[in-house]
Amino acid sequence: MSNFSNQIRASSSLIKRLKQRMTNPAALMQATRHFTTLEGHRPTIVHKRSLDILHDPWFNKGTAFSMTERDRLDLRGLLPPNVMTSEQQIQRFAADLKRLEVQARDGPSDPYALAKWRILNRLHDRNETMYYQVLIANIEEYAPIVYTPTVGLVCQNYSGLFRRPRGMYFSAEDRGEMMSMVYNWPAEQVDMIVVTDGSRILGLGDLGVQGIGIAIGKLDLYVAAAGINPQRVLPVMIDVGTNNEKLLKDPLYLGLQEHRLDGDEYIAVIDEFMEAVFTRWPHVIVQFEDFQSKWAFKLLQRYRNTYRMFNDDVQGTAGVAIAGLLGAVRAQGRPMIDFPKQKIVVAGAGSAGIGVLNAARKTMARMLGNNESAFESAGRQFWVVDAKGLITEERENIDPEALPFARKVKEASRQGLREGASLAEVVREVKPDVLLGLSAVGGLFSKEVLEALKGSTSTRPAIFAMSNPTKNAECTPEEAFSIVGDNILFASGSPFQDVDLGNGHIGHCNQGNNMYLFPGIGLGTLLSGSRIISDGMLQAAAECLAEYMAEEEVLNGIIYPSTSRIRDITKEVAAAVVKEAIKEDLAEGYREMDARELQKLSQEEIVKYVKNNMWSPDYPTLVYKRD
Ligand SMILES: NC(=O)C1=CN([C@@H]2O[C@H](COP(=O)(O)OP(=O)(O)OC[C@H]3O[C@@H](n4cnc5c(N)ncnc54)[C@H](O)[C@@H]3O)[C@@H](O)[C@H]2O)C=CC1
Ligand SMILES: CC(=O)C(=O)O
Ligand SMILES: [Mg+2]
Repeated sequence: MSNFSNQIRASSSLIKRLKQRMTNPAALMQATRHFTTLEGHRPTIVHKRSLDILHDPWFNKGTAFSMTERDRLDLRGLLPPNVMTSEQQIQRFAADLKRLEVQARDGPSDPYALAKWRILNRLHDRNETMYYQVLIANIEEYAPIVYTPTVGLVCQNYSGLFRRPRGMYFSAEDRGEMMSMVYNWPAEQVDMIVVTDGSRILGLGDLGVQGIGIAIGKLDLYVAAAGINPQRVLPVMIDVGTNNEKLLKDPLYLGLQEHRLDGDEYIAVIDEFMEAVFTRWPHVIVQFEDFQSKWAFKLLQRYRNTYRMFNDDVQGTAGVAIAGLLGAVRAQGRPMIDFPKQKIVVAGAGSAGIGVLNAARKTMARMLGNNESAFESAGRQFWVVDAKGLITEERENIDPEALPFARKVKEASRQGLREGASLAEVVREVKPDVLLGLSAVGGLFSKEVLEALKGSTSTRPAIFAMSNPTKNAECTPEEAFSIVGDNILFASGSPFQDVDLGNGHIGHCNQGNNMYLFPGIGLGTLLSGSRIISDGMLQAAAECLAEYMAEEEVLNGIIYPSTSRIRDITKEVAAAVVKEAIKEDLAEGYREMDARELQKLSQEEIVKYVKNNMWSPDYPTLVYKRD
């Protein structure tokens, strides 16, 4: 550990020295121009192509490679699409350096989060093994840096932070080229792709090409938590433009500066990407991440029966929420089978909210007998509030995904509610057991809403403020415990500190985040060799997480494991996914473990099989061999 601390200290002093040299960006620009005039006419012969050039500090020009050079050197797709001048590159660096000095803050809890991210990122660029050693050994401290909340800040400032490219970029301009571009990626085997189109990054909206940061952050967790080999992960950004007006006007923006493609044109790009990656890597698993709701559901339906893919925001979040909701029932001292009696108010009807609602309704229906009337009656346990208030059947132009959860007008009026009723009114009238937020609106659970929740009929009301990053959380744990009372259950999407309740007791703050499921879903699918990711496999993952917590922990208000246990929970989740795939006869095997061998494994052997296939960051012995 002390070795790592020393290396990190050395990295910070290097940054200080660099900052001193960079205090005069104008002089640096001058120096660059001088170099160009003297050397500009003579070509430099290189004996490398593709990533080898980008990773060589002598030859690398980063975003300044022209399109012809990108084609000539097999770089197409390995860089964000906008070509920059060297002056623009220096401007980005200088602007970013200034920002680091005055603005590297993501809330009072950690004023240096962005600075820590930079240091970790440089380590990642220099030495993958050591990076993952540091990350795994300090996952509680660094998950909030490489993942939510800091990854949100990183995406917002990506233009300034961009140094070495990581992952692949497929842009609208690459239509017709993707099938060959995919061969520009150097790895022969890719197990896991996380892809985004940057249209809804956490709760921060459309960040265009800058959204690649989220794919990188999620894959960091795939390596750290699930032990996927880092040489076999691929973060992908599909740049179909952006509707973020600020980015469209920003001369330093790295993505395509045009409005987003829509309709069939959009689908054609995603289709082409899917075909290309599955042609080169037929066994890859593709995780869709942070696509706006409009496309999240459609693409999931389009691909889920053909490709090994899932949508983390719709399906991963649903599983984590189900585990938490079942934990909330147990925390009331009741058996899980009482879940269908819970009254649940959900704020937010986007990809995440609707994903949770569908899964929670199905889980209730299963507990009630798994027939049509069970499904109908389960639907009455939910009240859904979006930006326009309570959703009833009276809602004009209702989103088809939300329609099954629209309250009947008569029923609503019997409860003193109407179409568009405010969240506070709904909470006051319904007196719910659970208030769950996936709205992306920071502070939505206002004092008025939390005061209303004091009327809950539950012995232990549960508050899930699941929106990310931190500033988008619907409320803080301090607000929840101080207004609603010490006896509540609290979970948030981004990490918060536990609350000192001042009477010798601690108000526990759980992190309710899909990070507890997606790594296990991916790993389990990989090791089972299942061709698709079935509902049953997702359900098995959720149930495994729900059952992971001991009775005593749950009664103490701890319904999700601490991040320090993420590697262990991921192993268990992956084993549950493998087991379900075998049960459903979907498992086709992985490497030397064929389908028949898999079927013979006991529960214990499945866990061992998963564990043995998790990569750990240890330096291998290297041997040189001539080509
Ligand atoms: N904790 C976790 O694991 C996860 C958290 N999330 C978070 O959930 C949030 C939402 O994600 P999506 O559903 O994909 O976004 P979205 O943009 O598709 O949906 C947002 C929903 O919130 C509603 N909304 C907006 N203002 C509201 C208000 N004042 N009151 C009530 N509802 C309001 C909108 O009408 C919409 O239905 C994001 O912050 C995201 O970071 C998403 C996935 C996983
Ligand atoms: C956690 C996550 O996937 C999100 O906030 O979008
Ligand atoms: Mg997400």
